[in-house]
Parts: sequence; C-alpha cells; structure tokens
Amino acid sequence: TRSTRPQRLLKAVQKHATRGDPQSVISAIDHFCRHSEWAMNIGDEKGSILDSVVSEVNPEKVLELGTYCGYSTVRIARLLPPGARLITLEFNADYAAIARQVIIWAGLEDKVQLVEGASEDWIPRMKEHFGIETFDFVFLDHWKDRYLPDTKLMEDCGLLRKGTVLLADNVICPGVPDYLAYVRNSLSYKSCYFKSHLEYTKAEDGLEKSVFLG
Ligand SMILES: O=C(NC/C=C/[C@H]1O[C@@H](n2ccc(=O)cc2)[C@H](O)[C@@H]1O)c1cc([N+](=O)[O-])cc(O)c1O
Ligand SMILES: [Mg+2]
Repeated sequence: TRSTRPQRLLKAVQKHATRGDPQSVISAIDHFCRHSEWAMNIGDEKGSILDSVVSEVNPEKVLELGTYCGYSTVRIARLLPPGARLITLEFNADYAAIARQVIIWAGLEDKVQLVEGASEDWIPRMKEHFGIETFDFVFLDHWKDRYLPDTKLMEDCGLLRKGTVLLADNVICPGVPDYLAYVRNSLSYKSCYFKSHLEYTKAEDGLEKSVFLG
C-alpha cells in the first residue's frame, strides 16, 4: 500500500541528511516540505523565532506538546545545554515511530524522551513518573483545542514556575482564539506576539510567547 507522508519525510531525511548533524536534518525536512510535500512542521521562518526564544531561555527542563515528525523536537534539542532534557508528547503511534527515527538520525536521542499518549493523561503524571518539579520552557503545537485546557492543567499540576516560558505555534493559522484571549488577559501571564508566516507559505501566522508570573 502507498506510504504515508511522514514515512516519505523520514526517507528524505535518511537520504539527504547526515547522521548526527541536526542542522542537516532540519534542512532536509524544510527542503522536502517546500519542494515535495507540505507538512505541518513549524518550518524555517517560525523555527528561527523558536530558536531565538529557546536560546534566550536556555532551559534545563522542556515540554513539547505535539511531536508529529520531530522537526521542532530536533530544533529545540540541538540548542539545549548538556544535561538538559526535553519531554515530547505524541498521541499518534505512527507519527511517534517516525519521530523517534528522525530524532535518532539527528543524534539527539540522549536529550529527548518521546512519550506516546494524550497530553491530558500525561501532564498530571509528570512529577511522579518523570521526576519533574517544574518546566522552564513549554512549546505548544498539538491539537489547537487543547492549548487552553492543557495550560490550565499545567497550572493546576504546579508544573509552571515564576518565569516559565510558554511558546505557542499557530496562534493565527489555524488559530487558537480561546488560548490567546486567556494568556493576553490573565494577570498571571506577560504575553507577546511574534508575527510570521504559516510554514512554507505566504499566509500570516505567528507565535505567542507567554511568561508565567506565578
Ligand atoms: O493542526 C495542526 N497541528 C495539530 C498537531 C497535532 C499533533 O499533536 C499530536 N498530539 C499530541 C498529544 C496530544 O495530546 C494530542 C495530539 C498529534 O498526534 C499530532 O502529531 C496544524 C495545522 C496547520 N495548518 O496549516 O493546518 C499548521 C500547523 O503548524 C499545525 O500545527
Ligand atoms: Mg504548528
């Protein structure tokens, strides 16, 4: 039967990228998505904004909601200091299998823990299962109707500390209006918008950076 798009994306990585070289994995995926098949990776333009925020925060403990094929996982993990850890949650087993291999091709498996399942099931288990006190940085890029409930769940589970940075993809396209209204109006967040474009297109999209104030 016909291969899936994530399978074809992985083949492009294994064909064009150098094992152990995260930048070549990023470039191979961006080339595939620009010239072969569009896929919902954050992409190179928004990815550069992600890079700058990660570098500024220099986090020890990172949570990513929505691994997909592991593109943003590789972008983030390649910038982490030695000993820092990224936990990434992926609901779809087929996507998770592809992402694991992309992460290994980039040589970043020691920094990344990919967990299969629903964010609402795993967020309450972060402390007892992974020994996490609080996260320094959270990247939201999963189902758009889960951004707000999962943010409230992270608050309730005590996973955010004064200064934790949340960075949310797609706040314009597809859009997350309820999440935006919450972080922009809540006294518990200092929020700002980074205008950009939907990955590999000219449509507007952007990232919202929200610092938890405790
Ligand atoms: O829909 C979008 N993203 C949804 C992503 C969902 C991912 O999060 C996982 N997940 C992981 C854990 C969960 O609990 C639930 C889902 C899903 O299994 C999937 O891998 C999207 C769409 C466009 N677009 O242009 O249409 C552009 C984008 O950048 C997007 O991110
Ligand atoms: Mg996205």
